[in-house]
Amino acid sequence: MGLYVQLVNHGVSDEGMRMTKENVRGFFELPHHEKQKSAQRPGSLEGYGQAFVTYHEQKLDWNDMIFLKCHPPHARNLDLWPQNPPEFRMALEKYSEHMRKLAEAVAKYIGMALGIHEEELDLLAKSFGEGSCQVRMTCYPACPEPERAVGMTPHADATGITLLTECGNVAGLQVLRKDNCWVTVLPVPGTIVVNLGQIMEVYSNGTYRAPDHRVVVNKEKERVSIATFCNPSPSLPVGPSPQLLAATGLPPIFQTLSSSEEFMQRFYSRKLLDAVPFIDSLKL
Ligand SMILES: O=C(O)CCC(=O)C(=O)O
Ligand SMILES: [Fe+2]
Repeated sequence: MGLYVQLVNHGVSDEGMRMTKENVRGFFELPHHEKQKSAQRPGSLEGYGQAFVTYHEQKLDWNDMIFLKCHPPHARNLDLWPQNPPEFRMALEKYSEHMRKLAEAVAKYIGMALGIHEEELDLLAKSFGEGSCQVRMTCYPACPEPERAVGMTPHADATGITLLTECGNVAGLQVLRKDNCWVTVLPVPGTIVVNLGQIMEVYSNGTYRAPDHRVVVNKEKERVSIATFCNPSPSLPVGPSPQLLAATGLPPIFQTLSSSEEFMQRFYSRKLLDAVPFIDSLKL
């Protein structure tokens, strides 16, 4: 199974968490025409709308979502940031700033677990501190026929590290185990789920897998989640760690791309319905 962890003592205050969750929920409770003010513009995934729509007849996921770039500040498209609820913007700005710092710390611990040290470890952590952060907030309404719908289609995140907050105590996230069974990640109040992304899978030369995950829906309760996608700075090449390769004597199993920007460009320019999972296209 890929790497996911439920994190306690993550440094976000209870009050900060409460504010963020309240405002995100508040946004989804607004009437449709109000949410539409943040609607995705044609050709862009940013804003209020749908994720992962790649072809015309695709079945849509059972969710309502808004996706916003938060860091660096000049990447923000504030015209898509909701002005309602009135404290939404402030809450998201603070929350995403916390997540960026948390990603820096988590990257460092993952590096240490891989045996990376000194300059390379500092570079890895620093590059997450300087990298980009995007937040996807998703509301999965209760579904009258849950067995016929999917909340979010199975995927692995094409990110460095994803940090996920669940806004209530409603299960829905599932991770694919090695034996091909889906296991539910039971929500633990106050924790943040760390989902490893494919950039870190490449960096770890396959030691850690970016887990395939999906979201299932249920009849009774709606579920709201906040996923923060954290990426290293574009100046960091994306490839297996040089120190790790030297220490293990293993050959690299992935190619090295010049930057996380190139990684993203390749990810988004895949052909529709590519048969080969994206990460496999980077294998040597
Ligand atoms: O809602 C969740 O728990 C997961 C969301 C997710 O996987 C994503 O946004 O990439
Ligand atoms: Fe995901």
